[in-house]
Amino acid sequence: MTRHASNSNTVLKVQGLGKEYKLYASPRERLKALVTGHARHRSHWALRDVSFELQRGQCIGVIGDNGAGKSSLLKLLAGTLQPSTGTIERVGRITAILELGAGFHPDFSGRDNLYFGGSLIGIDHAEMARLEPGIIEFCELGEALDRPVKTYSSGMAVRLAFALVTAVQPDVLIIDEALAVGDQHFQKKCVERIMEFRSNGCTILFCSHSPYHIRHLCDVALWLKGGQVAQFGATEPVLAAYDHHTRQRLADELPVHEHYGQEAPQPAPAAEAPVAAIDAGSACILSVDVKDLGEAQGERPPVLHSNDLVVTITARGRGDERPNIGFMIEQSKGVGITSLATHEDGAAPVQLEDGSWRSVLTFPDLPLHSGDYVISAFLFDETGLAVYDEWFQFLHFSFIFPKPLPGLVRLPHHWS
Ligand SMILES: Nc1ncnc2c1ncn2[C@@H]1O[C@H](COP(=O)(O)OP(=O)(O)OP(=O)(O)O)[C@@H](O)[C@H]1O
Repeated sequence: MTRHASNSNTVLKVQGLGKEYKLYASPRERLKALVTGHARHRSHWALRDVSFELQRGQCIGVIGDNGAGKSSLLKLLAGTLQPSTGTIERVGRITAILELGAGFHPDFSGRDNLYFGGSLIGIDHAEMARLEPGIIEFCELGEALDRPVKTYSSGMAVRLAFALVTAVQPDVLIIDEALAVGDQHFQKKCVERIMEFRSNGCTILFCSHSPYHIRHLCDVALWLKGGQVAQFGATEPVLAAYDHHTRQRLADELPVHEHYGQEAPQPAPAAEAPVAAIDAGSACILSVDVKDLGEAQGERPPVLHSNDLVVTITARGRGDERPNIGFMIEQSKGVGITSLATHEDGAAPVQLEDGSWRSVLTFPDLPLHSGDYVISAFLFDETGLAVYDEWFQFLHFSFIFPKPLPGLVRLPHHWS
């Protein structure tokens, strides 16, 4: 049931929302149920008793494990699914960026699809004629706009869809993982448009597997667990609780000896060539050098011959923009130790004479115990919201601490 929210500042009020999916043993069973009216199904509640309220201008991040009910919630709020129980009260225009491009007609041209798709989201012919130049400029499809959409790559369809659904600023914008689509140039444009809506007071609901994006975009977060609200409130405490839950779940999946950094000796993985998801000519990581690694002696994995870990990361940026650089270190088997980024630390890469960017990250007196470690490097845009490039787990190394003690790190401490 959909009503209009009463309080002038409340744009969305969800009460006791539930969604039941009926699961049939076969399509035949489903048909039989439709014809005979007998409920021959198993019932699966994807959401149960979900309640929360959003104020104008708030940005909410929805997090949760796979299958927790995030997409179902977003579809209910967007009105593309009907609730089984509960109410949704909303104010003004709601735009949803879900399954981008799914609603296009494959035989129509991109331009015709703007009018066709626009009519589905409440933009009439006259308004679309006014909006068309802006949409065309944003999606940068050029002549392809007059070709049938079935000839488009998925990236092109996504560009058209995003440009269309965000052509008019809504009161509430619902986004399902949309920041993960498209090439880096377009990703950046999407982030900028979303941020612009946000600063104009648009309420944003944003579903993501990335706590990173949620932390940077959202004032409040909703953690869904098994279809129910596990926590709702200020972003940081909710993310912290979710992080704790995720770590516990991962720890439960790992054999006991790995909890303590004492894994059995493994054949050392060779340092892999970086896999960079980038377009030629665009921003990318150029090199990552670790000082005093014993690669020359043929050690596998190379051993760090220093008490300090000093990493130099060099990257190519985009245009005049000052990018940000990130770094992560984990135990070889993927137990995270720390992750950092220049923008998180109020630092910035330095520009070199040839226009590239460089950061040198130093961990003095590396406080780790002996073990095998793996590092990753990241390149972000100026805001830290778009990821331009990543060299994920690309370099393994061993570190030998002279005093063999159990545990993972040496924490700063004192005795009294
Ligand atoms: N059309 C459907 N019919 C039956 N069950 C469904 C349907 N859509 C989703 N489900 C089930 O409902 C639960 C919630 O699914 P949903 O897609 O909302 O979760 P999610 O949190 O978005 O997951 P993910 O992060 O993997 O996308 C899951 O158990 C899923 O299998």
